[in-house]
Amino acid sequence: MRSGHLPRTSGTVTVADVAAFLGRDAPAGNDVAIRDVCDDSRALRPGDLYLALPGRRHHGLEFERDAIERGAVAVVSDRVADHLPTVVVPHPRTVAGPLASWFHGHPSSALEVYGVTGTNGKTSTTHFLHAGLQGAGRSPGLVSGVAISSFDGAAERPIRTTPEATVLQRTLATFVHNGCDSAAVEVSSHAVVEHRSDGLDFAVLAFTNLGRDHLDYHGSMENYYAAKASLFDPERARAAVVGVDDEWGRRLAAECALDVTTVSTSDAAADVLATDIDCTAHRTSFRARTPVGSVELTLPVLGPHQVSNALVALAALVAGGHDLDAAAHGISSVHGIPGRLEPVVAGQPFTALVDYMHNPSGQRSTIPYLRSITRGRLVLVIGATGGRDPGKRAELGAVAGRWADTVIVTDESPVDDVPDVLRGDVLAGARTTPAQVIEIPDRRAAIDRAVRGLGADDTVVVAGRGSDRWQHVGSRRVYFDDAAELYDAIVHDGGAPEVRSGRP
Ligand SMILES: CC(=O)N[C@H]1[C@@H](OP(=O)(O)OP(=O)(O)OC[C@H]2O[C@@H](n3ccc(=O)[nH]c3=O)[C@H](O)[C@@H]2O)O[C@H](CO)[C@@H](O)[C@@H]1O[C@H](C)C(=O)N[C@@H](C)C(=O)N[C@H](CCC(=O)O)C(=O)O
Ligand SMILES: Nc1ncnc2c1ncn2[C@@H]1O[C@H](COP(=O)(O)OP(=O)(O)OP(=O)(O)O)[C@@H](O)[C@H]1O
Repeated sequence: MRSGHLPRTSGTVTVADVAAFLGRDAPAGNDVAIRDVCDDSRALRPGDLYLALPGRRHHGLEFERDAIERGAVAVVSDRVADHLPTVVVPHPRTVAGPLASWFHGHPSSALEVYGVTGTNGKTSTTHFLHAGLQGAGRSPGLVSGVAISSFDGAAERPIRTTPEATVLQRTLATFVHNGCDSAAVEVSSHAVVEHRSDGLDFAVLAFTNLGRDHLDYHGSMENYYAAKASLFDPERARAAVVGVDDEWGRRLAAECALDVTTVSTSDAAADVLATDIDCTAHRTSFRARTPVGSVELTLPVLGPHQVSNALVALAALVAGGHDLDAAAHGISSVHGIPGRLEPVVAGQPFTALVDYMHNPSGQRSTIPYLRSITRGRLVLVIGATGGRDPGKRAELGAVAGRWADTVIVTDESPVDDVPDVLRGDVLAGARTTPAQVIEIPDRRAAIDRAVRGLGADDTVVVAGRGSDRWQHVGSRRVYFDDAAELYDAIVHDGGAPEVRSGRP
């Protein structure tokens, strides 16, 4: 449902207004005013409307008592609550986005919203877009998997890649309130299927690429593609930018009903093309040829995949009508992106990086580059997160072992899976390669081992978690920051502690 055309009538919203908006009967007690819309009893505040959603493990109505104790005044759900006045709708999740958008005055219509989806590169591209919008003189907000922030820099760490619809709409409303005029928003495929992105009006939607991931959730690549492709609808966006360096992007560009700008690092027929690509151990540069001219970019981030991501961001900004040179200048001024080939500097002679590669296509774009900048030994610390597509685990090991000298297989976040099984699957793949393969379950011990004895020409990469600060072990959450741990391991191994990277 496109949200911009359903005006809210008054400043105060009552239960009756909500029922009218949803086209449903108003319950008794319908003149109560609503403070906000919230879909989690644990986050409710007095005066809130509780959107009680059916889930995989629970139905939100199981938490009605909690909701009442926290001050909820009414419920929207698919059946009548025991105590609170209820507006009944057949599919509450599908109304979450439009309802929250309407409640908050359609914030995405007041902002120029750039959405980014794809298997890999969403976070990076979203950060490039944010920087590019600033370069173009705009005041953007940012909703990415690593940070949610207004243009003033105040940031919070998100719980997931794309927040629930009610949180997302509230966040955009806060952006409007704080003076933002635009936003860069990361959109996961889960968010699309779970209707978190419903009710958003996108100025431009960007697709980076598609590769094997999340098949535990989507079931097949075809379903995974369909989830992403369903976003690219004239009801949701005004224009599209599509990376066409894989078959899925080429298909989307052909099938999409929006105005499409195609983007490539190799196909001269694409609308926007990167040439003169140069990826060193310290920076990344390329020339972008676009329909409105050419421009050179030098980025303070590492790896050829960032060329694709920056190019998609640049193409989206051009599609949005921004000046090419200003957008390129902004993108080139991006601060490092946390956990994306992020250098850790502790005075050591070798290169040490933390990266979020967690699927084979991400590895294939990243590890050959790491090999190319490493004259000596390439040591990779890898693992597999639990609760995710088991079919990719052996391939993770095999791709790592194909390029690295040493692969250390350790635990990431096992969640509810058995750590030995997760490691066993990754090890099975790694052991099909000529690399030295070492199993060290404890992640801290694995990182300590990885840095031991490295010299000036060597590179160590701690992969798989990026800037995530928490390991999930069963229902326990354990604080573990890969960059800080890598820093400490280097120092303990003899690096010079007086030179410290920004983050740890
Ligand atoms: C698949 C999916 O989107 N699941 C989300 C969904 O879970 P669910 O429907 O099973 O919820 P449930 O636990 O059964 O609870 C039902 C309802 O009761 C509510 N509840 C529950 C407990 C309580 O005490 N009070 C309460 O109100 C919940 O808020 C929920 O609305 O609703 C929950 C509450 O909002 C989410 O936490 C949960 O995301 C889980 C944590 C998740 O792991 N999602 C992953 C798959 C995900 O979305 N990942 C993508 C990124 C992927 C990537 O790019 O790598 C993302 O966008 O983050
Ligand atoms: N354009 C790309 N092509 C292939 N791999 C990429 C690309 N961009 C990033 N990667 C790899 O994917 C990892 C994650 O990058 P990024 O966080 O930007 O993507 P993402 O789509 O947001 O990931 P996720 O949705 O899983 O959070 C990087 O650390 C890198 O290894």
